[in-house]
Amino acid sequence: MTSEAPDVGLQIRPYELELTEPFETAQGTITTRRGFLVRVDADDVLGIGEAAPLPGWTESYDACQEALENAIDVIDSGTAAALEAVEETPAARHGLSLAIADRYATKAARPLYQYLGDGSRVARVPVNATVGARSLEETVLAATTATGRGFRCLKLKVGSGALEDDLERVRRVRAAVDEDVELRVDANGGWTYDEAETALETLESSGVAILEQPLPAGALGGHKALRESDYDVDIALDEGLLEHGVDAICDAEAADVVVLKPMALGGLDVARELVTWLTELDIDLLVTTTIDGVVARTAAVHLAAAVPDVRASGLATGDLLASDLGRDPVVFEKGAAVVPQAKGLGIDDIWGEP
Ligand SMILES: O=C(O)CCC(=O)C1=CC=C[C@@H](O)[C@@H]1C(=O)O
Ligand SMILES: [Mg+2]
Repeated sequence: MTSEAPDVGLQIRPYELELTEPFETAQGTITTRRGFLVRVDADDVLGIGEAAPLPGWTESYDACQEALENAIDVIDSGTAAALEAVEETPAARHGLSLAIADRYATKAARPLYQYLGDGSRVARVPVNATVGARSLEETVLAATTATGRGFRCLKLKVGSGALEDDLERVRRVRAAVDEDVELRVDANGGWTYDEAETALETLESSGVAILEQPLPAGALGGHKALRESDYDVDIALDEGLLEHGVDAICDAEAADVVVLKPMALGGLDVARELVTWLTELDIDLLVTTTIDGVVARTAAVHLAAAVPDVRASGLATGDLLASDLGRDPVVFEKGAAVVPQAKGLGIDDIWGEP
């Protein structure tokens, strides 16, 4: 007996979401997120994905749209052909592969993270609160508001203003929150080697656990040298992973921690492969978003739930948006995201009536 592949429907719907206020980083300011919801259906089972291009991190909005439209043109030949059409465009590939995976996990009546991981149950993943590059007073207020809401890990954006101002922000936040609150900073490549080395002294004395992407993405040797300096602060690579890939980072011994943004890497499946590899190499991992709508954020929560011993992850970015694509199935409690246990992503009613 031969089994025929079911007919698959593929649709996209554009969206635009404003941030509550501009999110300033050393790589630019984000005010709006534009992207596409992606819907696949076959045999009466739906899957939802989100393609959220962010210039500088992924293809442009127009390139993402074109790739998704190409995928629609070939969907009658099957999902493999559609995935091939988005191969070169990571945000589009993330959206389409997520919709396919959500449908598959929904059909199997399993939460998406179990389908990505070893199948065991994971209740929560630790998260960080994210504080943009703001004034001293606003930074301290955002930090204490976050800890008041239960966050036990804070990530501050640095690198867009004067170094001394950033270091003062770090010192003041350290003084304002409990000793056991983990602090991190993310410079988005905004520091020179000398600035980063100078910063490490204050960061260490303020108990900062992770310095993310201090130097430009290309500077693998510089990151290695920072790791070898005598400071007890982990060096994480984010943009560096996207530019060089895992092999080069490992060969250069450039990172203690690697940041996975599934929407910039081309999808949960691509990120999941990196997890296996990096875990074998004993490199720590955390998962973040590019400040996306609820579909991509929830997908990142499922990915984090499939990462063994994942470090606190940048998944609590929904509050940075003024509105969302639908109801958020993820609750944050005591510094952790409660992982949805419903089938698939655990997101219902987002597309509305067909
Ligand atoms: O990791 C987090 O805490 C949240 C996401 C985040 O910081 C980012 C989202 C989008 C663009 C980037 O500047 C930034 C990052 O570099 O990690
Ligand atoms: Mg980063």
